[in-house]
Amino acid sequence: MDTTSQARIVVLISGSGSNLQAMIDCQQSGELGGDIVAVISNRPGAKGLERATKAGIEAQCLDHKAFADRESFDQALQAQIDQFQPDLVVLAGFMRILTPTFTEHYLGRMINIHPSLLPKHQGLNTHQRAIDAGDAQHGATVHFVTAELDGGPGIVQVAVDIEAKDTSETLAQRVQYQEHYMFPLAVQWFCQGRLRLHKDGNNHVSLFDGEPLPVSGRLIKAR
Ligand SMILES: Nc1nc2c(c(=O)[nH]1)N[C@@H](CN(C=O)c1ccc(C(=O)N[C@@H](CCC(=O)O)C(=O)O)cc1)CN2
Ligand SMILES: NCC(=O)N[C@@H]1O[C@H](COP(=O)([O-])[O-])[C@@H](O)[C@H]1O
Repeated sequence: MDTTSQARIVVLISGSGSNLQAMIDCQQSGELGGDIVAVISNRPGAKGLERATKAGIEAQCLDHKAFADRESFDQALQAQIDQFQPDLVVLAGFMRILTPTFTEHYLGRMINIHPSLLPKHQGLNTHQRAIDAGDAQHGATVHFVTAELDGGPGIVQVAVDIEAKDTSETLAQRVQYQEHYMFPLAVQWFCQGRLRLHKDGNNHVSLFDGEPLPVSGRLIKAR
């Protein structure tokens, strides 16, 4: 990304693409600071592909089921992504575990949104797990992607209170409302060049050229 052009962003999805839509809306309002140049889904028929097409963005599918193993899928996916020469790869509800070769290739320029207050509830089915655990709060985390599933350096978090009558569906709805505010913010920070991964042992991220901080130090206020 040179100083004159906008950051080139490739977004990976697997489903509805509501987070993708939040980023598209932010870009169309001129606030994203980057240009979503392509959307790639591992699942055919993902609604997010329709959202991209409607916004005039290149929308492609690479069906992981068409590959013999994870490595060959990731190899093909990397080649497809690199055709667009991205400055940033965004995982927006992308539901495949990526191999170490792939995550190393994009280290420091690939981010993910995970629906929990990491390091709590890595993996899947996080909303029900938070309810079952009796957590007072739940939320979402944006983090750099590394080989360690949902273990990459945290960038920013947003929290919501878990209410007594909450089901996983009602909780997911409130968390997603906050995701749609927080994820574009994190992308903006990256595009502004104000987000840096310290590729050293401390697994920390520096923001706004400040001191590296663990993600617990960067909880934004829910809207
Ligand atoms: N190496 C990494 N890969 C991925 C990361 C990561 O941090 N490191 N983040 C995930 C996103 N994610 C949670 O935020 C996540 C996605 C998928 C899975 C998972 O178990 N996937 C299964 C298939 C599930 C399905 O198809 O419904 C699988 O890949 O076998 C866990 C966590 C993206 N990848
Ligand atoms: N482990 C990854 C994961 O579960 N990600 C979650 O998938 C949803 C995708 O929704 P969307 O397709 O409407 O953006 C989002 O809520 C995101 O936090």
